[in-house]
Amino acid sequence: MTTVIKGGTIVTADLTYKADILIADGKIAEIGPDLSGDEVVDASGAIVMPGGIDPHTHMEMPFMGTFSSDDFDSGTAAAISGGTTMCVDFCLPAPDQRPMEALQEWFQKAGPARTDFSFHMGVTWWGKAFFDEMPKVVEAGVNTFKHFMAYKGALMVNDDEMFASFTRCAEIGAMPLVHAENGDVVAVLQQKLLAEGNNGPEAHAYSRPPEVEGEAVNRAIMIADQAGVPLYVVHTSCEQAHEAIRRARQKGMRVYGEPLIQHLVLDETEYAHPDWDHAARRVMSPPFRNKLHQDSLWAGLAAGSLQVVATDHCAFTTDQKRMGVGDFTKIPNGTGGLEDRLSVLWTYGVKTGRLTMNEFVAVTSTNIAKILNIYPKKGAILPGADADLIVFDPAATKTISAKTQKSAIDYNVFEGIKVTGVTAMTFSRGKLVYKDGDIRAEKGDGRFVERPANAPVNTALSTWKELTAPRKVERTGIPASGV
Ligand SMILES: NC(=O)NCCC(=O)O
Ligand SMILES: [Zn+2]
Ligand SMILES: [Zn+2]
Repeated sequence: MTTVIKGGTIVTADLTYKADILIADGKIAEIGPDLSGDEVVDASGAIVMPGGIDPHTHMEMPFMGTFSSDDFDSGTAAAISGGTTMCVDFCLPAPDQRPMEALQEWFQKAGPARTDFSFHMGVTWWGKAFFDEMPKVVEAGVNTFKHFMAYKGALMVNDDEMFASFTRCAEIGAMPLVHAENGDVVAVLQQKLLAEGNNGPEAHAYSRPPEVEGEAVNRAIMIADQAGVPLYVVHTSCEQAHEAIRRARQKGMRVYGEPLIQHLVLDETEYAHPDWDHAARRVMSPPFRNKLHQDSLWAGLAAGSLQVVATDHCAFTTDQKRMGVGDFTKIPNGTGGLEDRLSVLWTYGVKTGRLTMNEFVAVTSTNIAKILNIYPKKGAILPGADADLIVFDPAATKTISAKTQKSAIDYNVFEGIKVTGVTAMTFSRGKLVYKDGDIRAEKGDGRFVERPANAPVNTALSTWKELTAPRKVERTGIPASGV
């Protein structure tokens, strides 16, 4: 059976044009005028774009004494209703657990996924066994390794471990990711704030100032450069971090930055809210920043010094957040956003002129697919690509509300925001999985997407590093030792 999406305006990362799209066997078969198929989908007046890819989600994440409340069922239902057709989640081995064993666990968790999915492997501990298994992880289709420079005493890794792991990534053609905050300084600031009686959710933000993030990004960039490997900085939230990435890129270093939709739109005043629950629901790391930092992130997306907009979707209920009443360090860190990323970015980005439509597609899909080495299977409207497509109504409006969301939690950090630009239909590998509020994907429809190692950027960087590596100067007539 074939499907044709007719009459829409196709928007990709580099082109805007009117054409029909013929889908056969889950892939784009043809793009052109006046195509016909067994089934016809009317997209007139709408925009047809590549489905969103969220490179940063945490479904059912074991964290801070609990688990994030969206699992792969509710989380991916939220994703497709907002036009996201692929989620990249984090496999997090328990202390001393073999990465391959953890990967099997995460495959089990992802069983009910309704979108395609992939994993980053968390380097949650370090040792020979981890080092030895990294090539197996890559063979299994996972080409990225995440390092937490924060969460001291839990997920945090130290510089020597990071350098060893980054060097291993370079050898096996993988890419390290970093959560960049100076975990040692955060831990001390937390204790100082608590000792001074500062125990509310606002103290979470005081304990993680932008300087703490900027320092860690600079450090990670230096370590990646010495290891000769590209680097991806997750949830880049402030000018200090962006500045480090921008500077590195201008020096030719292969560094990518990922702002979150939450940081682009919500600011630090949320933590001053008189309602404890309101503030605690917005506790995440790094915390929301001020307007100047937001301007920096938007500018980075327009300038190309930041490449990706993600969500870090890690949803905790109000009850879970209340684990931190009286001690902000116990509030589970994380916010939702998966369902709303595209509409909120369209509203605050495209509608305001901060982003073109093509830049919107680049930062929500195409750039991500390229960086993660799955382009043009994903992130493209090209013959042969997976038919992961959205029919997006740029004129439709919606007021975001927890009452109508698919996510399992009881609130939404974007509550009450009126968005313009709404996903009307979502196709996953050619199947209509969402239409006008209705989820049509079955549990388990999602497939694992293998991401091969040795992306072009890895190859280019290792070639350059080899060419410019220190070399012994061969000399004749070396004088005798002076001793
Ligand atoms: N970001 C956050 O606060 N929670 C999710 C885990 C992480 O990415 O650090
Ligand atoms: Zn993080
Ligand atoms: Zn995260």
